[in-house]
Amino acid sequence: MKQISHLDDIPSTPGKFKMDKSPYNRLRWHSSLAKLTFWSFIFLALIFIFFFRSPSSSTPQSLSDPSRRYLQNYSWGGAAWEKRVRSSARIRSRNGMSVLVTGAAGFVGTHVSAALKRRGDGVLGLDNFNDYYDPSLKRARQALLERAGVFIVEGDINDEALLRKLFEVVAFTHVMHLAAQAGVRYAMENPSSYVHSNIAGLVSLLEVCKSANPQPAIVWASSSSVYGLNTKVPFSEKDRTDQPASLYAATKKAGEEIAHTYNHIYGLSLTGLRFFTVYGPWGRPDMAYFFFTRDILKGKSISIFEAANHGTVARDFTYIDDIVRGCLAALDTAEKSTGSGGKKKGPAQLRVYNLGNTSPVPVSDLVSILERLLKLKAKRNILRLPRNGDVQYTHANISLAQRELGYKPTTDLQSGLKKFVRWYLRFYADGKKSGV
Ligand SMILES: O=C(O)[C@H]1O[C@H](OP(=O)(O)OP(=O)(O)OC[C@H]2O[C@@H](n3ccc(=O)[nH]c3=O)[C@H](O)[C@@H]2O)[C@H](O)[C@@H](O)[C@@H]1O
Repeated sequence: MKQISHLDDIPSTPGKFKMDKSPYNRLRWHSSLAKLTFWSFIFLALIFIFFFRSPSSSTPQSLSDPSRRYLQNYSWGGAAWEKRVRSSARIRSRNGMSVLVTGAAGFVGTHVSAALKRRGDGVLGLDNFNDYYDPSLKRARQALLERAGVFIVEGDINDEALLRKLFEVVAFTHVMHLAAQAGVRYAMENPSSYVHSNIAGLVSLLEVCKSANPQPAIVWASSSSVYGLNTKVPFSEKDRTDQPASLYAATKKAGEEIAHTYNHIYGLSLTGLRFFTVYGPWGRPDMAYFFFTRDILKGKSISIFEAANHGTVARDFTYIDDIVRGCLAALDTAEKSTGSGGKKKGPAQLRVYNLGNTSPVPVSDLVSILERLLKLKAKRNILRLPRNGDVQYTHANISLAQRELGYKPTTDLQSGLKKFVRWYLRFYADGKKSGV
């Protein structure tokens, strides 16, 4: 009240309270009009900025939104960009699907995107092209997909504004979620990158999918590493998965639980695929078969791990083409999500499958195969399996995938590595690329 009486003490100005016709007062009146015009202009300018530069606009995006500042500065949006998005995702076959493939410039992502496109499905890629390994390999995969008609949007799965925009432009029927921080041993070097991509990124994606109308069905990459320290082999989906040996494995296991939650609350159809050490052409340079090849060619020694008492370390190495068939079968058999407007309407499908090869091979045998294919002797340095997240043995029981997806791997390690080596030698033939 005191303040009001104080305001009341100020002499009233003619422009505000009295219609006085003196020239002086007219001047004051004009100055108020100028102020009003000025503030109206500012107001209109703000409205203009809001509508024409917001994420749902058609002009290119920068990181003006503070919640997106921790993301790398990707530029997206604009009429030309939207046209490319739409055209890439357009279905060109009867009963085809439109699939958003995250991690499309990655190893599995590239192969799956190309296979979907080949059979007439609409495919849009998304990738942040991070430098976990040589980004020029990712760029080469991008060029490959570009030629096949697949556009890869550059952006991060943590960027919800971008994801929402993509769903606004295309009503994706399916999401193939392969973007992740991969690698078992690197988790000790950069733990937060696993949380960022495999947990926060997954949640960001599921948040957008749950609100999309219609909700897509989601197939995503889990990992054989969720079996952790289990000793009962072969690994079955019914086995326990509560003793992960690496943070990587823990984040994949967390992903499976998060998938359960989004299925339960929002009716999202979710299928997790537990991949077993996938290898092949266009593979990942951080994986042993890849850098063993590089180092054998360079005459550098390679470290081969063995368990206590010269125990064999082995992997159920699975060839990329078999994995791609498994991924497509998972997409084809995925039922629709049941929710809409962020609300569940009924129970939805929730599945998890092993996609392995069912025949584990010791790492030392992998090296022998590479030696034969490269016609070079490896300099073997035998080391005790370090306690850095690696497990001694993986072996998939694939009967569930066989029954429900018709999954049947057909490539043995020898034939698969032959194809990998042929690709490797051709890809790095010019000597310009380093193979790292
Ligand atoms: O199956 C899976 O889920 C996982 O498969 C691989 O993980 P990993 O099997 O450890 O593959 P590599 O890193 O290529 O290692 C293969 C084998 O070589 C051994 N190794 C690795 C590196 C090395 O210097 N020496 C060596 O003997 C490892 O102990 C392992 O037995 C992938 O890197 C993971 O991203 C994936 O999730």
